[in-house]
Amino acid sequence: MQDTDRDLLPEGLGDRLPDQARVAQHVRRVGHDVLAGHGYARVEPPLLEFEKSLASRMAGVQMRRMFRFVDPSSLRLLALRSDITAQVARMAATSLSGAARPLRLSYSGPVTTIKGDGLDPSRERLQVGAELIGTDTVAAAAEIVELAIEALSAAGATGISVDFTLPDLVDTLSDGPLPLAPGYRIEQVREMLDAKNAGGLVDVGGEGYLPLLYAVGPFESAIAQLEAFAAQGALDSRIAGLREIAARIGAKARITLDPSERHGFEYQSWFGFTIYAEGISGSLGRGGTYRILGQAGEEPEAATGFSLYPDPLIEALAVSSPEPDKLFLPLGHDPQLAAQQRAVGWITVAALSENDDARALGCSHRLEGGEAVRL
Ligand SMILES: N[C@@H](Cc1c[nH]c[nH+]1)C(=O)O
Repeated sequence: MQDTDRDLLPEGLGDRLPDQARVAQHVRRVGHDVLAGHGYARVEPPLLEFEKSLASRMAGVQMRRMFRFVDPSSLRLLALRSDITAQVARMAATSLSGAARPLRLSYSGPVTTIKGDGLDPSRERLQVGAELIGTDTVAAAAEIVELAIEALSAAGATGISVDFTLPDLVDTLSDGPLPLAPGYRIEQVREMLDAKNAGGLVDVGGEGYLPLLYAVGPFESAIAQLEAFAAQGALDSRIAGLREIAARIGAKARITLDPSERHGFEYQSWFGFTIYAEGISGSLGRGGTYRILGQAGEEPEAATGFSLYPDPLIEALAVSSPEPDKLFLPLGHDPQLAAQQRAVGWITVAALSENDDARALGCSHRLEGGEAVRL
């Protein structure tokens, strides 16, 4: 019987071929250059760790999205990381608990989930991000949003837009000025807000929340709507915070507001954002403020951060960016001359036999008498 499955990859997993791998490496490198330039020190957590440590640092992390299995060696449950932020939080709370705050850390690497997200079937994605630990102020949030924009534009994204949200908005309102009548559940109100279902919202007792459905769209008009709705003051500091962050971003990105958007915000607190670029369908990243839980009895630590998921950008750039020039080194070339060419930036491809064809091997130039001559 023929084994037709032998070389298939599981659904949602794929190879990066040379063009994609080259662009992915570039995106990762320029991303890290930007983050390092702003004082974010790179850390490299492992691909997998004990399930418990990935799940226990932030309220809301969903274990059921992660690949999990028993470690044959410790017989304990391990999980493949689905979000490096949780690992950075663990480091901040343990090995780096004594480091000065605010602590600026950056990271990148693959993350996996059992199921793709919405329309995107991928189960492995590159994550590149930064966490600012010890603070979740407006100043911290503004630094993080600006950094996400800068890293993404350095990577080659254009026409960047940022959608702000207030992840804990419904909790704040239901605990304060907009309590639900007995018999109604806040979870249902959230679901109707997610579905942007006005009729449903009224049916589940969330009539008071209706204005949130309309405080959506370009930042200035949407925030004015939110302001009008929140006249009783419960949202004053949040609204002022959003305005300040928007002012810091200025013309660097188009800003929109969707105050009750929750998709993908598992653990973010008062502030969240999603980032997009022109010509790329779906979002390229997300971030916001959150709390890192410590040992029992310890106060949680405030933090702010972002994660980019640049795969769709990598795909687009791989199609449009030309291969770099390459210098063919014919048989019998002087290795010293070749080394000099590499030292000034050339990529060289050395012939191994008379049959090697410079053009077919993607070379643009050929080394002749110490000179790079265009083919
Ligand atoms: N890790 C989060 C984004 C984030 C980073 N820091 C805070 N929030 C995500 O991927 O959705």
